[in-house]
Amino acid sequence: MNGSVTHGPMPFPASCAGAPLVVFATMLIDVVNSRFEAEYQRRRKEDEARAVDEEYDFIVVGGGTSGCILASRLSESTSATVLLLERGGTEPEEARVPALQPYVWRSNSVEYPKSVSEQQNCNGTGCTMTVPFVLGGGSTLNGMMYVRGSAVDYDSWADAVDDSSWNFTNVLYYFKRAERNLDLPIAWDTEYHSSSGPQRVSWQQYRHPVMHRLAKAMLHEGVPFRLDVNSRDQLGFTVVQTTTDGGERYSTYRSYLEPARRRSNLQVRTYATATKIQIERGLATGVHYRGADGKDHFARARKEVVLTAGSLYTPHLLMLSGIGPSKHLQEANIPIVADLPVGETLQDQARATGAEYTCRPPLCMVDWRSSQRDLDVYERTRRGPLAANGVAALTAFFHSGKGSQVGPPKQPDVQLLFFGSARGTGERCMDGSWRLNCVSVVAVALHPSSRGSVRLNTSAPTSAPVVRLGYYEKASDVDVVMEGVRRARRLAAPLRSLGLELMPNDCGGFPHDSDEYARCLVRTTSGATYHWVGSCPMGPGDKAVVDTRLRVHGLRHLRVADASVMPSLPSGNTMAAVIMVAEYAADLIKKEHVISH
Ligand SMILES: Cc1cc2nc3c(=O)[nH]c(=O)nc-3n(C[C@H](O)[C@H](O)[C@H](O)COP(=O)(O)OP(=O)(O)OC[C@H]3O[C@@H](n4cnc5c(N)ncnc54)[C@H](O)[C@@H]3O)c2cc1C
Repeated sequence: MNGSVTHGPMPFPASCAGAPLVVFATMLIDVVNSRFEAEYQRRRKEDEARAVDEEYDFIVVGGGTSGCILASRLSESTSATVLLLERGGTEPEEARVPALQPYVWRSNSVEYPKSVSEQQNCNGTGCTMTVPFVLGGGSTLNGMMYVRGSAVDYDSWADAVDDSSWNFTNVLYYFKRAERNLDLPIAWDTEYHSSSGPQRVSWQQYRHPVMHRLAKAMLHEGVPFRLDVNSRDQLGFTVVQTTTDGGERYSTYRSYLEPARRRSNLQVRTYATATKIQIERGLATGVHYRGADGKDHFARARKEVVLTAGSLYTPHLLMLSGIGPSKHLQEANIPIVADLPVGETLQDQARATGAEYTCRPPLCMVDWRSSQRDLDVYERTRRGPLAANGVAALTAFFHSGKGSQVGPPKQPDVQLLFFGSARGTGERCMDGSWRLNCVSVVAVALHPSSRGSVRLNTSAPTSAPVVRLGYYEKASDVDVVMEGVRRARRLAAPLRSLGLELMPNDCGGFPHDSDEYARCLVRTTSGATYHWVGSCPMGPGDKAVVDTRLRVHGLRHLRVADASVMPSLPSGNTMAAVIMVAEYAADLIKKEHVISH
């Protein structure tokens, strides 16, 4: 590598060397990284050749889930010029194969910083965070689960920010505007769904046979089946729709930005890292960024700068630009432009692995010959195990009634996620393999009360932000996840009769039906969920960073339009809500600047 990336790929454990799947994955990662390298070298030459500062109507910073939508929507009218700055490269083709997600994660499309170590989570060592570094952002790398959350979530947003335009009835318009729902049994319900938006949403065609056993076990335990968790009711288990079509992933890059890239009024600049927003007399006038040539460049914004660098990097960039808590900025020697609570209320959903179940042949085959056959089937037909991400489309939502944030009975507060892996002789070489013989059931607290933070490293502010995730700081969040852990373990008896065995885990030596045991599992198996939101929340008060039209308080021509503006977490995975926020933000900006739709 010739300095193109700020981080190296994630290696496999040395003990896995030589395993055929690991050899295959290593080659795949090399292919992805060499394509990034070629793009970087092209970009470097372009940057070196560009001497003058540029000027656009809009500059969108961060080409992730939200940024791709904003850049595409704002450039729909030829009367507006748009520059999109993204620090990573273009979405690799391999990311479009659903089952290759865990391998693409190990390429240079992701960085893996550690959060601040906290005694109560991630075994006190700091959590490893998977942070997107590629056009498409999370939507290019994530589990593709399309979950909107419940109506109550958005009605509570509207109450909290005192603006009814964010209630469910109103935001449903934007959920629908984005959606191209491809499954008739769901799409027919046009009150909740649409088939004409850019974002493809569908069921994965391949379902691992283990999913049927897990579903049977949940029915046995009285958990109702819910066909569509994105309409009236969310409680129960489901096979969730994903951002896929025809066996391939559709990120927001592919759905929105790629078709727009040929527009002459849109510039997409990869390997361009924004370093500071230029503010002149309270007005955002442009963005300083480091190009692929390693030099500083400046682009002027005639109308607006829109930040979509995600919940960790949007607050980082604001603080580098002098917008943040004044005391903290002083510590970092950064001149204060606006004293705002940037980065103070980071939220993520605490999780813990409640149970792991093993599955034997012939139901679960993890041999390399079968895997090769799958590759061949996928190559020819876009079907088979590679067209799905294991068993992850199966999920369940519960209302535990525990914890301090007890919402109305219709609002879930616990989600169960199911992840497959292939285990060899006790070694976890192939987590996330498309062939699996182990299923982990992960319990997630959807509405935790604990909060984290994003801060500058005061001795080296331009280096990576200091992230404290805060999971389990409030004891009530432990109670909620413990309830999820119990539900994950209740599946043991019905699953045994269906051929799946609970893996032994003598956590702390406590009796397995005791609270101490569930608490021990929570303590020892927690990890990051990557659903971080709320680091620049919207609202009218002094706890908010942006107003309900997403404009940074006290400044002009500066907006935030990504996961960081959410006042609270939705009841589920966060991508669908980010897509909705981006669609709404595009409308707000177009209306304010009188740009045609
Ligand atoms: C591993 C993983 C799995 C997930 N699984 C799911 C799932 O199955 N379903 C679901 O609903 N949600 C899931 N999520 C969450 C979802 O992907 C995120 O909520 C969503 O992507 C956030 O969108 P965003 O636009 O706010 O930020 P991102 O998508 O993270 O985009 C931020 C972008 O900004 C760029 N950037 C950052 N700093 C700068 C800078 N200074 N200059 C230029 N560019 C910059 C980054 O490279 C990135 O491309 C997952 C997330 C992860 C990480």
